[in-house]
Amino acid sequence: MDVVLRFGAPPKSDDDPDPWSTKVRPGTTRRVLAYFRPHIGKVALFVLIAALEAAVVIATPLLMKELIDDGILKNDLGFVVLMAGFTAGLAVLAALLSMVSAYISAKIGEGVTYDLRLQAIDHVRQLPIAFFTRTQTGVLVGRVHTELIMAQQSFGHLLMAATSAVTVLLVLAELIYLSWLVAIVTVILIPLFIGPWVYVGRLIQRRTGGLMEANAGLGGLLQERFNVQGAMLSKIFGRPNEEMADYRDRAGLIRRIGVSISIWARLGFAMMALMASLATALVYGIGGGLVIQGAFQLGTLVAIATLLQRLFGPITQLSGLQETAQTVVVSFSRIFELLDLKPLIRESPDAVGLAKNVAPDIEFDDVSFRYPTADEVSLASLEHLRSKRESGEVTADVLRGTSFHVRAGTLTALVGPSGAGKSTITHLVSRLYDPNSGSVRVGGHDLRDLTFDSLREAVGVVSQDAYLFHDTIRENLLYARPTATEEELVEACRGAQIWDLIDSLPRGLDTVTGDRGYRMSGGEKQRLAIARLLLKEPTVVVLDEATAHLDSESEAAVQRALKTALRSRTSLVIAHRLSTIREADQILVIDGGGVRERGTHDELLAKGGLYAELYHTQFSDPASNAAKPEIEVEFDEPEPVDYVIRGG
Ligand SMILES: Nc1ncnc2c1ncn2[C@@H]1O[C@H](COP(=O)(O)OP(=O)(O)OP(=O)(O)O)[C@@H](O)[C@H]1O
Repeated sequence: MDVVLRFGAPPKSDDDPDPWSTKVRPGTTRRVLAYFRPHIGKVALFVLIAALEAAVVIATPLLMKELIDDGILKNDLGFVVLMAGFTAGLAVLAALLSMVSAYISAKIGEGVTYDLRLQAIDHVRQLPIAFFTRTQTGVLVGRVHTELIMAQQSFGHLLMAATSAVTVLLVLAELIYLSWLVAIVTVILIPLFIGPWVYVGRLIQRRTGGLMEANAGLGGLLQERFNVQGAMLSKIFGRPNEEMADYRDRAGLIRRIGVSISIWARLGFAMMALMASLATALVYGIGGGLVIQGAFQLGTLVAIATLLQRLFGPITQLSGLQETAQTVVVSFSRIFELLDLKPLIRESPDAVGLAKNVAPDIEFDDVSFRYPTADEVSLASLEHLRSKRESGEVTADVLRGTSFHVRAGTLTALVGPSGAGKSTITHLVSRLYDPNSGSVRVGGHDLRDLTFDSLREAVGVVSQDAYLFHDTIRENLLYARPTATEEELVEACRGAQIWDLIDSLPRGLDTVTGDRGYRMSGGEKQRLAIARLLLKEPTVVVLDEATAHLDSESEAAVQRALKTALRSRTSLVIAHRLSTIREADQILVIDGGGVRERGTHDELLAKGGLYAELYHTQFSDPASNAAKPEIEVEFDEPEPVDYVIRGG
């Protein structure tokens, strides 16, 4: 069954690199082993317990031999009871040991997974925003979370294999002691038993890889389609029948692979059981004859038969060892691939902090910038749609030699045609990207010389489509300042002109905002984002005004909120409203990768250039910009709200 799986994308061309390739870089195994180093004490203890477990396993057949030969055959009831008691004692010991070894193996497996998981999460957090713009979220989550769970399970199997190895060695030694002839025959027959199992194991392994891929594919797609924005897009633009057919195909594939794995696994077990029964019949057939001839005693025969039964389990464990080890190494290597992705934006070792509570100036000095290419910031296997053509591509410069100065505590409005680079300029101010040449300075410091913490503290951003977590309004606000008091929260909400609305809701600040804030209107979300900004009290504000036409009340409220938010802060605003532009101390007209015009509203209008043109086409429509009378707004009966129980 050859299956080609892709993520909601058209089939890729043959020469595309296979993102699911399981090629492992040299040195990966050593790197995997390094994760065991901190747990070496537990590993040693595990091996010791494993050896004890194996010793118990082989001791029981010896006791049975004694019980039969020296007890039953010699009519010594006392000895029979003693041996039976020992056997029972060993069974209890075996159960205890297996509990202890399971505990230690889980501690090792979970410990290693814990280290790797945290390292991966911490690393991904530090990757630049460019990485996230290119990566498919579902696949990334799968990589740092789900695949690790698989690796951990394989881990458990690897450690069990250690016990199995000791058991096999001890069983073989005991077989030689009991009957070297049977031992030799067993060793010769082992490949016969194992061959089919190994073959089936490989088939299952391959199908499991396909199943992982199919599950990840469906998971990634669902994550994309079932978030609010995806669901909305597919409701408006989607083709339900075709999409359902796609889901059906994917789910059908998972079902087919699942059924196939179950059947092969069952066949494998059936074959093993059959082989074990055949081996037992063979041992009793030949051994029975030998006992009759007096070559050895009945007890020895029973011990040999029991030992053989105990050999199959560990041998099957060991037969899958290579694949299991490979699964662990491959899963780890896929995390390593992510860990090796160096963050493009890093904190300099000599970084200094920006002065606190003082509005700094902002300066762009001959800044040129292009967005990073896929090869610079991400992994093909996390994008899935990246075509070969994109490899090695160089993106065009978005900013070319851009220079401007925003004086401390003033408001600069950025205007310009769509795609001119306005948002890009704001991204550079919050250091989401570094310029390719020139420098961006805040408070006289190149951003690359500032600590992340001080920059994060200084710069507050309100984007056009404000993002809210699926949590209560309170938690969303506290994200900006976890220590804020109730009064401070209310004050920030009042400043952002959103308090009256929150106060009117039955749950007030404890109302859940809905996934990505989808229970709030655009204007309400932006005002909440402004409240968040007010709580943070940044000295620099980067704001992308909403282009969506807000109703007049919302617009007036947002406008009032902004007045509070921008007061005595250094502000860079992508302005879409005439009122903001008029209030700006300086307007920068961005076009063609740089500042085409600069000045105040009146100066630029008088100049009759691009700004005047934009003004006449975009801003001069009195219907959309004239101050509108305040109107009383009635909120609909609020939807039933979720309760979020904290501290439980
Ligand atoms: N993450 C990205 N990767 C690659 N190119 C990008 C990225 N983001 C934006 N661009 C490109 O950079 C250019 C400038 O985009 P930017 O978003 O800065 O424009 P803008 O002036 O803010 O436009 P708008 O007013 O429409 O929001 C555009 O050509 C855009 O396609």
